[in-house]
Amino acid sequence: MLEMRRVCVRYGATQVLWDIDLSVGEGEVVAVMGPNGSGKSTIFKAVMGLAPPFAGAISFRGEDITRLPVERHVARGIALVLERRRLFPTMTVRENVLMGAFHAQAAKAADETLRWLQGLFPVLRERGGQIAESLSGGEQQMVAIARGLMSRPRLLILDEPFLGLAPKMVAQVVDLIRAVNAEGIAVLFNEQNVRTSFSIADRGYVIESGRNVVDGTGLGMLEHPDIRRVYLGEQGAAP
Ligand SMILES: Nc1ncnc2c1ncn2[C@@H]1O[C@H](COP(=O)(O)OP(=O)(O)OP(=O)(O)O)[C@@H](O)[C@H]1O
Repeated sequence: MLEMRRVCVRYGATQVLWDIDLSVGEGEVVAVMGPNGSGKSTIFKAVMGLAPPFAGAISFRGEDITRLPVERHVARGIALVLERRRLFPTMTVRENVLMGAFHAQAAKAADETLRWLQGLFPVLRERGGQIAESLSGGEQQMVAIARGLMSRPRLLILDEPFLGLAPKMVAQVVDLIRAVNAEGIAVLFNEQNVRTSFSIADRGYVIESGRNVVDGTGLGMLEHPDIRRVYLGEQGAAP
C-alpha cells in the first residue's frame, strides 16, 4: 500500500535521507530500526508530507503522494502519531481523542469511531473524563494512538511508541499495536530496540546515516548475522 522509492530528503542544505526504499503491504506491521539521528523520524515525515523529498517518489494505494500537503495524507488514510505523545495536557482524555477527528469525514463519524475505540482501549472508557497530564506515560501513549485512529487510517505510523516506557507498559502498547493491526490497519513504527522491533514486526528495515542497510522479515532480522553482531553485541555472529 505504501511504496517509497529512492527517497532523498534534506533540511536546508543538509541531506539526511539518501535513496530510501521502503514498503508497507496492506495489513502489515513494519518496523524501522536504527541509531539516534539515522533518519527514522524523517522517513515518517516524508511519508506524511512534513518533510517533502527533493528526489524519489512515494505512493500510497497506487496514488503518487510525494508532494501532497499533510492534511491530504490524513484524508487518504494515513495517520502519524508523533514522538513523545504530545497530548493537550489540561484537556481530558476524551477531548484529546476527539481532536483526531478534524477532517470533515472523520468529524461526521466521530461518535461511532469513539465507540469503536472505547472497545479497543479500556483507558478511554475508564479515564475519559480525566485530565491527560494525570495519566502515566503508557496511558498517554495509548491516548495518542487512539487520537491517531480517530481519522480511521488504513496506515498508522507511530514515531517511537515505546520511548521512555517501563517494560510493563511496553508490553501493553505492543498488545495494543497487535489489536489495532487485527482490525486490518497496517502499522509502521520505529524503535531503537532490536528485539522489540523485530519480534512485533512482519518485516523490518535497518537505517544508518540516512541509508537502507538491511531489510527482511521480522524473524530474519533477528537472525541476521550483522544485526546480531552490531546491535545485539553477539561475538562471532558474523565474520
Ligand atoms: N528540522 C530539522 N532541521 C534540521 N535537521 C534536522 C531536523 N530534524 C532532524 N534533523 C537532523 O536529521 C537527522 C535525522 O534525524 P531524525 O530525527 O530523522 O533521526 P531519527 O533516526 O529519528 O533519530 P532519533 O532516534 O534520535 O529520533 C539528524 O541528524 C537530525 O539532527
